[in-house]
Amino acid sequence: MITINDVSKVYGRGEKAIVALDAVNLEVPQGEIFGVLGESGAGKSTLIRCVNLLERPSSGSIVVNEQEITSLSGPALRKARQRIGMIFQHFNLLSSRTIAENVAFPLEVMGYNRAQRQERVKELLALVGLENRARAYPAQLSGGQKQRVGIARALAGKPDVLLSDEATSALDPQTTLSILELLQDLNQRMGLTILLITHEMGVVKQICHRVAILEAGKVVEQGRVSDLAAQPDSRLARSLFPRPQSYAAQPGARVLTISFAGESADEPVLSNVIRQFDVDVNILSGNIEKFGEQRIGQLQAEFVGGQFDAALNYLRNLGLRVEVNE
Ligand SMILES: Nc1ncnc2c1ncn2[C@@H]1O[C@H](COP(=O)(O)OP(=O)(O)OP(=O)(O)O)[C@@H](O)[C@H]1O
Repeated sequence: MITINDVSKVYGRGEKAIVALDAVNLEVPQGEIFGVLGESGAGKSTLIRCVNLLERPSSGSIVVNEQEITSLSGPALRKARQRIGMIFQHFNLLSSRTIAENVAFPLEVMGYNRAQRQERVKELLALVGLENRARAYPAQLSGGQKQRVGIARALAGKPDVLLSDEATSALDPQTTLSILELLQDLNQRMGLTILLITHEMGVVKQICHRVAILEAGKVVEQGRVSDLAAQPDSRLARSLFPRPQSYAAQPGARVLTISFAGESADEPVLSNVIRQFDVDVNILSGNIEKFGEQRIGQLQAEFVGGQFDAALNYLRNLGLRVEVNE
């Protein structure tokens, strides 16, 4: 579990001061994958680097697994960092070392002897599916394989928490998917808590249980991904389900935004409306996304004629969120 309490970070002083983080509060539950989503310059890197104190917050505190990281320094901080793994966008591998030697590096620092290192490296490379590449050098690997080495190295000290700094941003979509699947697998099998930062909604959709949206150093929204997706006006839903730019409704017609979550996404709702209330329905846009086992969708439709109020009641009584666009 990671708790970020009222953390601010200011770079520089006086007129040139830049507020990179502004009173950020986040709680990452044990065993969950938590995404911090934001555009370039929002403060994502600064935030994740504060969690292992690569960057020291200007104020506030950070607790990782019941230990207040922000109160540590020197050997105590180095020891605490061994329980916090980190992976990077550009992998940060040592080019003059083999894959096995890269993964062994943190183990050397932790004082494992040669035999212990060999055994642990073997386990770690098997965990990320690279047992056959131990003697290769980073330059001989694909981007996805390099990130697998990065993950193996990050897990060397058996961390409880993995920090991921845009780990898939340099990878093509197919490789991104395989790395996300590996992270999800590690989360499920080992109960690894993962805090990741990304500018890609796809990453959040694919593996995150929770998300926080960061804008200009402030958290502007956070919650369970499926809950936010089901709230039509959340920032997450608005970017997942873009609405048509503008649409001039026909005279007498009303434009509705209907949000589906869970089972109602499977019901023939619109055909029921058309049949029961004699309404003509023109679909303007629609999309259904899958979050784990749950399907969440949003639809914009124009309702023309018939018993509009009764149709609206019917939809709302089904538990659907319906907004009538003005
Ligand atoms: N070491 C530094 N010194 C001064 N300003 C910095 C430093 N690091 C980051 N900043 C500034 O802090 C703000 C947040 O930067 P940060 O790198 O955390 O954002 P980000 O969301 O990770 O962006 P990106 O995705 O482009 O890396 C930016 O205005 C940036 O210019």
